[in-house]
Amino acid sequence: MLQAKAIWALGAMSGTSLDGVDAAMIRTDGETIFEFGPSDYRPYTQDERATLRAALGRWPGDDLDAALQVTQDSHIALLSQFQGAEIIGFHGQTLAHDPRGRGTHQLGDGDALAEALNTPVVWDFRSTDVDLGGQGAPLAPFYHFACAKYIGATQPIAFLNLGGVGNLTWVDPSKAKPQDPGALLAFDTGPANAPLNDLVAERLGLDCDKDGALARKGRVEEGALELFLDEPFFRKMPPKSLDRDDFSLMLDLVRELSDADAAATMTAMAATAVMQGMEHCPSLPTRVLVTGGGRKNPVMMRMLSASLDCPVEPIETTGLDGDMLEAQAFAYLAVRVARGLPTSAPKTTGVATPIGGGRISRPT
Ligand SMILES: Nc1ncnc2c1ncn2[C@@H]1O[C@H](COP(=O)(O)OP(=O)(O)OP(=O)(O)O)[C@@H](O)[C@H]1O
Ligand SMILES: CC(=O)N[C@H]1[C@@H]2OC[C@@H](O2)[C@@H](O)[C@@H]1O[C@H](C)C(=O)O
Repeated sequence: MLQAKAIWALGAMSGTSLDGVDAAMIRTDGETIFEFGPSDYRPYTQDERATLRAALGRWPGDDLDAALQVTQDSHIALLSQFQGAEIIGFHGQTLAHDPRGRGTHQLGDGDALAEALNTPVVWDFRSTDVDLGGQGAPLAPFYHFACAKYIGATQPIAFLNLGGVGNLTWVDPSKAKPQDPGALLAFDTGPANAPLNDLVAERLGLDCDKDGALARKGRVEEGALELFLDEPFFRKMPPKSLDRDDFSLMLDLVRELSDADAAATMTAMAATAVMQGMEHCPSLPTRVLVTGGGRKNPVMMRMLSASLDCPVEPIETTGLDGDMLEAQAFAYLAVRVARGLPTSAPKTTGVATPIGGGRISRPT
């Protein structure tokens, strides 16, 4: 086990929206954030994205050679640009997530990455939690707790990640540790950008509804929104987590609508899912700090502000970096794993007691 000293850790995250790989360094002892280091992003090429997309829904044992090659090559290309990391947190590419069924599958080979980068690599962060009865997601909440302390919050606040899928973490920063009862409540809120990306890709050949340009011209179809909110997922108490394509029904609900109305309705679905989720929080947070690509969509942010009873802000208002928070989270979690500290708890993933997941691969 590592001494409880602060070290430089490098984290890498390739999220469900399949846009590329984020990497960021932080100096931490796995409890306190001491310093932020450099960060970088490597978008997937069109071919890489197509290869990964074709692998979605697949499990270990399937033929995944091409997708694994993309994952390894893209991470090595990006991570080899960084210097001075004592440990790497490697999330891998989520291909499938079915925690109460077949498990959870993050594609990637930590042994090979440790050899290629000559640095210890922590990976496979989610499997142990699932094996012990948890959802295996979300895992960023323990890092959100450290962020709340870092920005000096004293009252409950919420972190909302709007990636391919949305996830919300309610934090009480007056608690000492993230695993303390009452410190955290976290869960996936619903779909965020993934179905909207799929809509504009299918209809217009675009990567995303940039700046909400399409949704801004459309009208929300209330009937479709109501049908969407009938989904049992929204009534389910946390913990709960989602796979990227669990809500592919959304595309059917907007099939008859114009491009602009469909985009507006899907954007409203993502925002309303968050509003539903807020009802599970132990108290109204004093502010909601938004991370992930969705915070760059002004229509989504406006709809969120209109539906929540507290201020909604991009996380940059606190000085944190909303593009890199997840990469930082896996750097932070890597140090926790190395120190034998827990990375999830009953109120984050539903696991029975706080536990640490992750495997460590060391270069030979
Ligand atoms: N300017 C923008 N306007 C609208 N949407 C945007 C903009 N910039 C990014 N996005 C959306 O954000 C997505 C990327 O978000 P992010 O990188 O947070 O997702 P991710 O990390 O892949 O997902 P997850 O958190 O679910 O794993 C893009 O695919 C796009 O849909
Ligand atoms: C299985 C999986 O990869 N889930 C992701 C996904 O993307 C957002 C949401 O769904 C969240 O549950 C999780 O990622 C973040 C980083 C987390 O674990 O906190």
